Amino acid sequence: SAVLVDGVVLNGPTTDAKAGEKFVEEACRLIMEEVVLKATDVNEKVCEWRPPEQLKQLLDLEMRDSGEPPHRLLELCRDVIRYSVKTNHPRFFNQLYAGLDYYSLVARFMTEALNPSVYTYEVSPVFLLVEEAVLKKMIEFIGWKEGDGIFNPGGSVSNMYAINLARYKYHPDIKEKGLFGLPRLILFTSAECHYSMKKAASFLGIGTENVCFVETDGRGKMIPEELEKKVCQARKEGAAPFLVCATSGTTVLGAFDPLDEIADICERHSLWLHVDASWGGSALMSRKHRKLLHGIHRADSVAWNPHKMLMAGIQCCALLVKDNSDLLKECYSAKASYLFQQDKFYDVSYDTGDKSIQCSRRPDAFKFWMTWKALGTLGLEERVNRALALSRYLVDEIKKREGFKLLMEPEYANICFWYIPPSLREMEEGPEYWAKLNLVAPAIKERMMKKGSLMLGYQPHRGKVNFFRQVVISPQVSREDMDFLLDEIDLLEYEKRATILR
Ligand SMILES: O=C(O)c1cc(=O)cc(C(=O)O)o1
Repeated sequence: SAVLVDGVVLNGPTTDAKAGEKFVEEACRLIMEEVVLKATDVNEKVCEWRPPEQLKQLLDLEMRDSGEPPHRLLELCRDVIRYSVKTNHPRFFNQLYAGLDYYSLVARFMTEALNPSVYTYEVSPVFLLVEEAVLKKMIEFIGWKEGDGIFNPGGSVSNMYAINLARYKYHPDIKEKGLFGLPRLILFTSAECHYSMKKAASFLGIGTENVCFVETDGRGKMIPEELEKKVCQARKEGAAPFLVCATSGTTVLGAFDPLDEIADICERHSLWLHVDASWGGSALMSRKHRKLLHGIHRADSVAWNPHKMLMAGIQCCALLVKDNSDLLKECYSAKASYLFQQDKFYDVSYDTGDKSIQCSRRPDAFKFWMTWKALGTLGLEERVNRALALSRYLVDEIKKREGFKLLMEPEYANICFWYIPPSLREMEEGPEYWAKLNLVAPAIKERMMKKGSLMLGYQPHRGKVNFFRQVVISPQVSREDMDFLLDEIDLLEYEKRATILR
């Protein structure tokens, strides 16, 4: 007989598992056919551009009182795929991540299906051990004998963790007493640093005015002598320097700060050295290129995002902390009795979730672990070497081509260049020239998006007008794609001129 409480029938499950299982099976087939099997086909479009107002009409976004039948849901899934940017595509060069890693994708399917939350061993035994193993291996590549770390949702969050840890180390009372009585803390970073330095300063109550941006040289590298000057000046003004954030692989130029010289200054002034290697950390996997991060073993903390050059799925970001003084746990643990019971039947030191600022947390390390298991260290090294070799090839091709002008000789996978259309090539490089050149990249970007043939980032940067930033990552990218990139930009310009003349 039916059991009712408050008019609700409680007998049996509420959902028909059979229908749900069938929907999952059909949706997975759709993902396989429309995403995975098309991912590396350069004849597919990188994007099916629609302006927001039009896309709102095309997508049936409204949530209604009654649910949709499975066949309708599958149509919605098809539309979602159709109008989503194909970041796996070999000609998706828009960001510091790209491409499809099949092994990481399987890991992501698995964690979505298993849906663990990585706070305690009892809920996530496998994924906690995987995270511990991956962190240990990454620490080995940084060159520390021991250390700690945690995966978190973004390189920006890693930087915030590091800054807060440094402040806690400087003044442990802050955990209980808050910001009262603290001197004016100052942190130092380069003028090319990631914008999360500002975010961290505002989020942590340090204040963006207390972020001191140190000048960089012509290749975007922090100038140590300038850092020394700024630290001494801050002390003279009665402020309290506590951290330097060096960058290994800056976002736009791909520049690597001189870590050894910066570490000397940090030692001399007892400052915490954090290295934001979110983008450049992956070069540590390559014996040929790891010298870009020479001196990184002297850092107190490192941010390193395998979701960038190493293609673990977004997000896969590690914060690594030198030595094993349990600083992370001391700084962040809040010992929730309903998660971190101390009388469990197993060794609770495996309940590592309490060193996170999060409660529920995704098993992000697993995406990287699966790729590492599949490729091995040597395979990952080869992936980095190939990306940098392709970058080298593109730089050489740009130097041969009329109308393409490098901003600087890159040291990593960021190739920054202007495209100078025929109409500007004879013009003298005065204010009018730069004003006109500033309009070129946005116009070409619009055309490539509408054509769906390519996605390439552009930006103005520290007084330089809009220029393209090519980023080479994916092993599915070929030399032909590099040639295509240059040919397509020329063609898009030509097509624009042709439409205007028509
Ligand atoms: O994780 C990324 O892919 C990423 C992070 C950034 O801050 C900036 C960029 C970027 O400029 O492409 O990418």
